[in-house]
Amino acid sequence: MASFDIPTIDVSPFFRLEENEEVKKKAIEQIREACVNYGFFQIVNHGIPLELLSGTKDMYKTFFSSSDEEKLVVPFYNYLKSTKNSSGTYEHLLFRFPFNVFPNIPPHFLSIASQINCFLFRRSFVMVQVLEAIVSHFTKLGVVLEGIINECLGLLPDFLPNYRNDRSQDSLLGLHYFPAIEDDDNTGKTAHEDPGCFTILYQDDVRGLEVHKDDQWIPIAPSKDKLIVNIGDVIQVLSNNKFKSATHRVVRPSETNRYSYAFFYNVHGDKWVEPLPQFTKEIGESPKYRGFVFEEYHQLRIKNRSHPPDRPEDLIHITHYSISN
Ligand SMILES: O=C(O)CCC(=O)C(=O)O
Ligand SMILES: [Fe+2]
Repeated sequence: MASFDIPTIDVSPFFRLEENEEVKKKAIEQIREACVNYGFFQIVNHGIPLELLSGTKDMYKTFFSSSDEEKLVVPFYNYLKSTKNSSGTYEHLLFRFPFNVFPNIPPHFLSIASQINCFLFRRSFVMVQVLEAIVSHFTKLGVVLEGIINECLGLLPDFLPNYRNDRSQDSLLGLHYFPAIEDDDNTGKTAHEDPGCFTILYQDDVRGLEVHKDDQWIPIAPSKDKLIVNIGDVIQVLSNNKFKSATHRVVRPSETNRYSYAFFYNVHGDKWVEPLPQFTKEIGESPKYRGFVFEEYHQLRIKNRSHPPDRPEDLIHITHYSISN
């Protein structure tokens, strides 16, 4: 197995107004190269307090270690969905827009809350406070990264922020992988690409995440001060394959549980996605994808999961390139 790691970039220059343009340019160049070669990079000095990152992980750990009955309390919010995947290799908790749930508590909630254990109510309250704090940090970091990726692609200033003007599809997914019982049954998340624009991921100190490159799976070493950023399918299509939406997976270690959480920067289902003229006719290249509405692509991915084609090579072809010309 390859022993090298994906590039790590210090993004602190983007948070300082007085920063030297040369330093920023160098970081932009490193990120561009990582997006072209890997579709993955790691960032340090990203501005999110490390205590909040590890505190969020601890919060998920507490939540996932509670009983199924206790977990049921949380979905009363409607915005949180907790589920186990069909093969029982992991469970997740999805936190969706609108993120500030407390001002919007459904009227029936308080009467339900008064009937249930006060501890659970308090715990849910604390959970949502942590979730709101981390989401607001991820949202701010996303704005910075959006600007960086926009510049890396050489697009007009503000193209991506304007394109991604609707943030209602963004979501935060907390994940808990159960320890693998046998080495030959250690799949955590099967190989996939993220569908949206890009994703930011925090993983704890337990290994498991791997990126596919040049026919090899590269493990991404866990690190508590780094965040992982990966490009999604929308950016791959807009850039006509200039930037890669890398295939990745999670392999479960046998000895221990694994926790991670990912913030997905998505686009609205109505959004039109097609290779931009800057990467096609303006440079004499033909588009590698036809245009599509994002929801159409989303539905196709769901269908392919339940009705996968017979040959594995077709599955890759279809999930990743079914929209191709
Ligand atoms: O848990 C991880 O490290 C990766 C999760 C992931 O790739 C996803 O949820 O899309
Ligand atoms: Fe993913």
